[in-house]
Amino acid sequence: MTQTQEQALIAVLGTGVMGETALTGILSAGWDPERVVATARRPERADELARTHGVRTTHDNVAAAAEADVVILGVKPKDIGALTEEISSAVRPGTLVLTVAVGLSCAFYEKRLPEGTPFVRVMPNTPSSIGVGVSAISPGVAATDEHLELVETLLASTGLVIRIAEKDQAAVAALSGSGPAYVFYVLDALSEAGTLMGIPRATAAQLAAQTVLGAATMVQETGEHPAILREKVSSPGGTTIAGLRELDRGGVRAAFVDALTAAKARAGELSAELEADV
Ligand SMILES: NC(=O)C1=CN([C@@H]2O[C@H](COP(=O)(O)OP(=O)(O)OC[C@H]3O[C@@H](n4cnc5c(N)ncnc54)[C@H](OP(=O)(O)O)[C@@H]3O)[C@@H](O)[C@H]2O)C=CC1
Ligand SMILES: O=C(O)[C@@H]1CCC=N1
Repeated sequence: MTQTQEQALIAVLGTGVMGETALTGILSAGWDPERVVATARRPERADELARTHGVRTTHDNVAAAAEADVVILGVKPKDIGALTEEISSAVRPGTLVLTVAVGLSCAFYEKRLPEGTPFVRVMPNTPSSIGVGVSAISPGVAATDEHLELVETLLASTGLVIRIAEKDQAAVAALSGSGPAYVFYVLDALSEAGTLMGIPRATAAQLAAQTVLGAATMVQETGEHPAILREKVSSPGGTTIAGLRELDRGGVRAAFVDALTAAKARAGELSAELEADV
């Protein structure tokens, strides 16, 4: 972290699930809590954030944006337009603005922020809150390599940070942004199947979670394609191949493709609904 970065004042505007995840990551990266301000609409939420993280809190988005060197927009897509317009006149030249919202383009924000404002889109996921997430970042027109490096530094302790082209943001949101929900769905199904077969409920959940963790770790550590690793589990004439046949019969692979396609399409719909006038 450079001296300038250490001194940067960061404002998280709208500190819900993802705003708090960003906040946690920034503090784990070593930021001084006194250099971080979080906004919340409800006083009890502000108190909770102050108590948990030791940061300053306020309900005043404009005041927080005015003093910040980095502004992180953490609200839902439907609230982004109003929030961006609310803070626009308070954003100082050179302030880096980030969003974690799905769907909306850099151009949408750039139109509402002062001309030349460096802007970066970030698509994180919930495992970022425990340091094993992945965030995909894409720069707007005025964001430089230095801005992207600052974002990488800010998010370093939330997990992997990768740079992607903005055109891929919706697909990435469908894969890694929503992905934890699909994996939780699979874990729930595996646990339920184990329970049905008589394994104690807690043990079934533990077996399922450790199996998913182990399989994902194997992909990362061996660098092998999941299809190859899947084959290595599937002995000819054995038990696994009998199970996989049922997944194919149930159309599970196609259902995953459909799920991601639907999630990506929904990002497109949100963009069309909210960006009608850009
Ligand atoms: N959840 C996820 O897995 C992911 C979410 N995202 C994106 O993150 C963004 C936030 O989602 P998420 O964290 O799940 O949603 P949350 O509802 O948890 O967080 C949004 C927060 O913004 C607050 N808020 C709304 N308007 C204002 C305002 N004007 N001033 C101050 N605070 C405000 C809400 O307050 P209140 O509590 O009072 O309603 C709430 O705490 C979305 O744009 C989403 O697309 C991206 C990747 C993954
Ligand atoms: O469901 C959503 O809209 C958000 C975006 C990606 C994950 N959650």
